[in-house]
Amino acid sequence: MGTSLVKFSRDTARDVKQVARGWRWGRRPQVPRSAEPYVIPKETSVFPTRWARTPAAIAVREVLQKGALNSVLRWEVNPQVSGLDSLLKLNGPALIVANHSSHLDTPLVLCTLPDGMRRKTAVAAAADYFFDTWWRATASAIVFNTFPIERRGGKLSSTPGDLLADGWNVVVFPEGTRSPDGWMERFRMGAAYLAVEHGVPVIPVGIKGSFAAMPRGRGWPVPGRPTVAVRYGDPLMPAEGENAREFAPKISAAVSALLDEESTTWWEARRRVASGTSPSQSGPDAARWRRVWESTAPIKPAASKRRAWK
Ligand SMILES: CCCCCCCCCCCCCCCC(=O)OC[C@@H](O)COP(=O)(O)O
Repeated sequence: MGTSLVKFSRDTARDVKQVARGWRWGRRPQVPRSAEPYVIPKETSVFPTRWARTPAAIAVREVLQKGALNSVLRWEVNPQVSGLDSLLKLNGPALIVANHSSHLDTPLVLCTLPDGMRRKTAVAAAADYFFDTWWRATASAIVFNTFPIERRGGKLSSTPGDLLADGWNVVVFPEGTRSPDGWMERFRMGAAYLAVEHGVPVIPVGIKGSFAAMPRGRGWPVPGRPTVAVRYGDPLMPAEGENAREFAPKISAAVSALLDEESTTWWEARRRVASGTSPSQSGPDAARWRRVWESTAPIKPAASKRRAWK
């Protein structure tokens, strides 16, 4: 009994001493004098691209796109474009929505659009990737008429809406990133949201072969002038009262159908759409090498001489 009381008081004394040692008696500030105040970082520095749509910039871009980009692209790859007649059904600005697996995709879309439409087309580009340095931002804005968008969620900027209202077509890659293996990935909601919000049609585009021609990690197309297919589809318009969540799957289905059409025929792809048996364009559930192997099957270039009559 006596010993436990002694032990108790000894323990208590030690505890009190320990607390006293840690006690801030003088109440001096705990922050070192060298510390600097914490400033909350600014949201994102928005790079202005309005200048890229002034008449002077448009004139420079025309020279760059027609004189350089188009020639270099067609020298390095063989773009095979189909479905351009679908664009005749437009009578105002549209969202041009394509699958994305290569840096070639933007030049391919721009260089296959009819000139009049190309001149009036802007491209939504990842802010973190294309707008990370001033020179990359300036170059992509002047050549491709890009404007920055945040791809990791967040608030959708007002730029695409303003551009559509100003009569610009806007290219969007709803996957948000280049496909790692050439197969189509999940589409995000942004494009559907813009179409619904601004009542503009979506032109679906299926691009096949750009992964094989210049996958992620390559800075220049592979040698051999590979054929790359760009297939435009009929405009899709959100139905009366339809919301983005309902409209979004129709956009990805349309791009999938175009890719299916590219690997089969128009007739077969149409029949599969009608019967709801369009194959998924997300590729086989297999090892990476097999997925890449299947997605990079060479595209047969169309016969150079098309004959209507045998
Ligand atoms: C033969 C010609 C070769 C020309 C190379 C052209 C360089 C392409 C510049 C395209 C500028 C616009 C691209 C907008 C689309 C976009 O922003 O997609 C994101 C990805 O891309 C990059 O992110 P990630 O795939 O995640 O690395």
